[in-house]
Amino acid sequence: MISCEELVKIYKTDDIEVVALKGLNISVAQGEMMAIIGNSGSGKSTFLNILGGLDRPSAGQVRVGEWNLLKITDEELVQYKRNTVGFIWQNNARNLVPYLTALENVEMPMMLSGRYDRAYAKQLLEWVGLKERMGNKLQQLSGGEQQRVAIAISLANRPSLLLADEPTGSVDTKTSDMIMDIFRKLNRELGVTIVIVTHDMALAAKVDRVVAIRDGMTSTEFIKRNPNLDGGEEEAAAGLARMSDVHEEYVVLDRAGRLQIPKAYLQALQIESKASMEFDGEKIIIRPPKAID
Ligand SMILES: Nc1ncnc2c1ncn2[C@@H]1O[C@H](COP(=O)(O)OP(=O)(O)OP(=O)(O)O)[C@@H](O)[C@H]1O
Repeated sequence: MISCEELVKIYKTDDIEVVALKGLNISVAQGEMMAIIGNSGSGKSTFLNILGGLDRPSAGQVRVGEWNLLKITDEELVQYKRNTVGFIWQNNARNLVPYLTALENVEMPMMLSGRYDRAYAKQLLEWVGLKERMGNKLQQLSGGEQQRVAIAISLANRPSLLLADEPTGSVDTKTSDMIMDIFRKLNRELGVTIVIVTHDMALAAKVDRVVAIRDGMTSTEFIKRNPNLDGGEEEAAAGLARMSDVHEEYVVLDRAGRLQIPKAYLQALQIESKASMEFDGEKIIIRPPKAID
């Protein structure tokens, strides 16, 4: 579904350039539900905004389904945003209208794209657990309920890819669990591919695959050891609370065979600009360079 190779994004302002993505490699399979984690400023939102068609990539390759986002025209981008992707933000105020009802909010994007379907709008609100509240104005709903309306809106045009940037960032744990359950249901039953950007490790532990971005590059990947344990509840019952309990960690190699060594390891070994590397037939050993007399 998503194939991204050596993706570069440079933001240019008057006198400075920020390289937000420095050759990012990520693939996401159709129907997958995965998370992206990373420190503040590592480039997570930049990546999601490029996938959502809100920002243009500077170089590299990024494809979503049939679309090549590096070459897409402005007209095609409008179609892409309307038909292929749905977007959910932490602060959903930007795609909700407070004086309309929940149902009217979901119907609006359908009207704009000429595919009005009241029955589907109602079904979406039922899916997110708001059957009883669909006639309420947005301002009469709690923050968590509004976030669930935002999920229904993001699905109004039947996208095949759902992008969520910190979707549980401003809700309590109970609502956060409910949102994750909704995502899993949408993923299973509608086959929607879901990419979630999050700081929340507990949330990341609930998906099958987590990709960590460090300094604008893919660094580490965590794959679930037992994909049969899926909801948070089963994991909690099995005493698997942390991501390291649930996932196996892998370092990511790019096409040229480069890998990122965590800063902490380099500092511990006092490795700076070079290291010595040895292959013993089974393992690759990286050590500080031998002192030269
Ligand atoms: N519009 C912009 N103009 C200039 N620089 C930007 C712009 N958007 C992001 N950046 C810079 O790009 C880098 C990556 O930012 P990004 O928002 O993608 O990080 P992030 O990992 O999502 O961080 P956070 O978790 O804090 O949201 C940062 O150095 C940021 O300052």
